[in-house]
Amino acid sequence: QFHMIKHEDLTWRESLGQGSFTHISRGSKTDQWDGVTHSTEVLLKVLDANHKNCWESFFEAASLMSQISHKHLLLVYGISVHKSKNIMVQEFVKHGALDLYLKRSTSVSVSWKLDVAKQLACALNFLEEKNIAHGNICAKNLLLAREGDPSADNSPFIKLSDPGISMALLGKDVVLDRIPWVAPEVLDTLEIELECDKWSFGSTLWEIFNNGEAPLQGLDPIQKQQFYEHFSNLPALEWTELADLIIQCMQYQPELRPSCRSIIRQLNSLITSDYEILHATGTHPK
Ligand SMILES: Nc1cnc(-c2cc(N)nc3[nH]ccc23)cn1
Repeated sequence: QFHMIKHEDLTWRESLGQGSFTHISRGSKTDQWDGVTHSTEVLLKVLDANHKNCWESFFEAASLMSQISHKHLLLVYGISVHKSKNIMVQEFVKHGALDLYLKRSTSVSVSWKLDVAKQLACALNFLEEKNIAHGNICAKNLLLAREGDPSADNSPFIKLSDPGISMALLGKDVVLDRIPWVAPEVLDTLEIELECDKWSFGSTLWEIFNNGEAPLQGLDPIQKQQFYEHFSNLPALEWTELADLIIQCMQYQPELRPSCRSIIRQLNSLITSDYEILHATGTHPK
């Protein structure tokens, strides 16, 4: 169920860092269309040679993304297997991961953040309707295709990346490190259900409205585990309506978490209320 890309059709450029058991590089792939050679900029995600046993999960994650297509889901062109290298070839998204972008940017407006949150909610709604759980929703996995320029009145555009290798294979330390994005029930079952993505959405909302700061970043794995054992909540944002939505998503009982439709409805109401606050008081909520 994958398009196989020949290794000789790939060109490797600079390394861009690494994920869980993977290395990523910028690159390009060449295609022949009616005899004309086209070169497309791509992101090359290589599975570490010493984690070859994860290759099924590595490709399973990618095939999840290539079976369905949606404007806010990352496009996976295919895979390339060459000697001991397992390579996933993805579309290259210009401005990279949202967490780094938010950390670097100073003047990102509330409406910009709400717009991004709504796009993520739409992507999750699309997956929910297909009964597909992603399992790794976080700002690091949101890629910024368009920055959006307030003066030109155009808005940001994000793409949700593939979930990567399933946590069942990543081991306990990686799962603990993913607190508070990973839903509490996953620590016991290592099974990803739709409700897990709602919990992660809450955590990602917190990141977006805290300028890319990682929630609970100062805690070590044991303290992170205790955060769940004590049924703790993230520090509330000052904007109470948004803080309420985060609390709803991060309910410890999965069945109490809101549907994507409810999440979208609440985000829409926030956008209008944000507009009212702006025009009523001339100031933005923090
Ligand atoms: N599918 C993807 C994934 N990551 C990127 C990307 C873009 C960029 N400008 N800097 C980066 N630094 C690390 C990754 C990355 C692009 N496309």
